[in-house]
Amino acid sequence: MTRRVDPRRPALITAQGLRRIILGGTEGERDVRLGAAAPAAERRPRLAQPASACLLVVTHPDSGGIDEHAREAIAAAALLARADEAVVVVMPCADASLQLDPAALGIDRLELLPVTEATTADALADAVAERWGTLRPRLVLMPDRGDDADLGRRLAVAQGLAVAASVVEIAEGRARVRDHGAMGRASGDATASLADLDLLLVARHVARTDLPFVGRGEQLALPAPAARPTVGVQDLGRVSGKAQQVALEEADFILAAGNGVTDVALFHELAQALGAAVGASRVAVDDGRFPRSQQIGATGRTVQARGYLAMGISGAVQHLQGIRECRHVMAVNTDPAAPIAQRSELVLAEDVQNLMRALLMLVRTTPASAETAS
Ligand SMILES: Cc1cc2nc3c(=O)[nH]c(=O)nc-3n(C[C@H](O)[C@H](O)[C@H](O)COP(=O)(O)OP(=O)(O)OC[C@H]3O[C@@H](n4cnc5c(N)ncnc54)[C@H](O)[C@@H]3O)c2cc1C
Repeated sequence: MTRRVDPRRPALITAQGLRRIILGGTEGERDVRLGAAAPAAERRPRLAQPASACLLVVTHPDSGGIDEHAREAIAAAALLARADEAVVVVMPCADASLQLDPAALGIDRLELLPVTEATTADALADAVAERWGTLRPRLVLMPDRGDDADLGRRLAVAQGLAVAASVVEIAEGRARVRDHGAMGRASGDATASLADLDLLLVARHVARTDLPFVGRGEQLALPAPAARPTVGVQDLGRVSGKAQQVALEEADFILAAGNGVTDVALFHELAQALGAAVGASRVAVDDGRFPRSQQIGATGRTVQARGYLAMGISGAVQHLQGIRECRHVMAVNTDPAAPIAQRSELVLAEDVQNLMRALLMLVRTTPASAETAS
């Protein structure tokens, strides 16, 4: 019988730093502390000798740096790497002025792959496949989300790699996947030996990122990917979609309404002007102000936007469950002591209708707003 694993079930981070799901466990997520994370300058180098092999991580940057998911994939590689294996990260990158410290992240060599708007997904996959062929890593790790997930699947198909997708746990030389089907096997368990795998597409929280060591931190620039002739295909370029049509789970910036929002038309006007996707609390959905598909929380959608602006939302625990993965949360609430304040980096104690009107006026009189709204 196939055993399925709920990735949200209780787990602990092992002393090695990798995620271990507690089968049959009842406690919440626990950490075995490795000791307080020391500054990079005080950590020992992981590689004591020249590397003769490597583990490869391929990941895109995010807003001039890298996000937590990418950090976790790199940390997992660094924790899995043997004493003679380097951690090499290939990063497709439009802007060379990245704000990151490769050594502190556990990276031994960061290879920047210059890309432009014109670089097609196929050309990028070819360039990464070329690096894979040259480096012949024991294992490739990539975050299983967005562009990285797409690139990973292209690489797996092109090179005939044994791939595990949605990896939620790496323990005792095995990778556990969220879903049996993702392993691509006809029968068996939902785990596979790392020795049988070439590529791990990892979910969130597979490894902790406060590593007890540093990487070598070398950096080099790769040549730009060669253009790939596409026979019978005409590239019409990129077309920007409206934020309101993007699935909430994919949205980068969400404007969310709660019971405090009474002027729904004004709220939608503001969302459009800001180029934000629209979310709502259950109360705002239950009384018909917003469709059920826009409800965020325990019984709604789980979102992972970079920006989440909560308008007139109290921040009940069920709502907070849905925004756990959001990076920056801001709130507007007449009650500065509302629970949402605990989760927010910025709280504006203001009537939400007043604030929406003021913000809309500000956005409309700022030159860049016309571009955002289109
Ligand atoms: C089993 C279960 C599952 C649930 N699932 C979900 C879920 O998935 N998602 C979800 O959201 N909830 C869920 N709930 C409901 C949840 O417990 C809360 O009732 C709900 O989130 C409250 O919504 P709210 O914050 O919009 O409304 P309220 O609790 O009414 O809070 C409104 C907030 O707006 C502020 N406010 C009021 N007027 C203004 C104004 N003019 N300007 C500025 N601020 C103002 C108030 O100070 C208050 O903080 C669930 C509950 C249960 C029991």
